[in-house]
Amino acid sequence: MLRKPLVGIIADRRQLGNHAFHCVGEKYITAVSDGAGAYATILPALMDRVPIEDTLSHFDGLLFTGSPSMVGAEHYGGAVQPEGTWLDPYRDATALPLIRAAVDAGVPVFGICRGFQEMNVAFGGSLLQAIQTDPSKLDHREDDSEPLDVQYAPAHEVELVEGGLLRGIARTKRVLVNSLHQQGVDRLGKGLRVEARAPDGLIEAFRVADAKSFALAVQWHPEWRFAENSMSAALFAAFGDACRQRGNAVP
Ligand SMILES: N[C@@H](CCC(=O)NCCCC(=O)O)C(=O)O
Repeated sequence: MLRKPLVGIIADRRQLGNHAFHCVGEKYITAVSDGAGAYATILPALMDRVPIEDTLSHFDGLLFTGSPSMVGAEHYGGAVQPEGTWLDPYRDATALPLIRAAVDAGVPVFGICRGFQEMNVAFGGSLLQAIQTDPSKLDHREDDSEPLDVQYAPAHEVELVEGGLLRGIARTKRVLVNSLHQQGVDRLGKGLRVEARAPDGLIEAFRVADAKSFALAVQWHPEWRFAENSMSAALFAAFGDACRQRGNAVP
């Protein structure tokens, strides 16, 4: 009987009233639990208060989620971010070193939206900070005055790269994806391979070329109602299989 894998989902650190909380969106938890068939746990953004080796020894996979906060520009040599930008230095300080160490150790890593951006930065890449200001690009943001069903509805196609992991999963050249972000990949990190691009050329997915296990990131949100989308369901199933394999590996 295979042991159910344990997956850590990176938390945001948020000040709610007088206290700080470490938060994960429920849609990520259910996608890991039901889509990947894993035990979903919150991985608090405790920075180096928890040695990375401890985290890697306890978890069979790691999910780096979306978040309304921006990756701090100091991590990729970006321009100073405008006053009032929603930042989360605790998450940055936890996620960025952990992503690289996890991939190097062969722990499955799945990045979504902010997690995709973190993964790019962790591998030495950089970010566009406000895609909507580039006239050559689509506006990739959601309209947060709309109901969630509209915000997370398909927004544009992505072209899946021939021979890539996603192309193999989707078995088609293009898929429709949702889009809820203003930041994106500018310079792709070292050792990353493009898996998908938006019609405006923006990189929308990549994998780590020489990863020992699952190491994939997407700019869109496959966790949203994943069971209603064959590509999303396949992504979480593949992530879960990789985590199960790690969790049941014979030492
Ligand atoms: N803040 C970054 C990343 C955007 C992002 O992750 N949005 C989703 C937030 C809510 C959710 O978890 O679904 C950017 O704006 O590019």
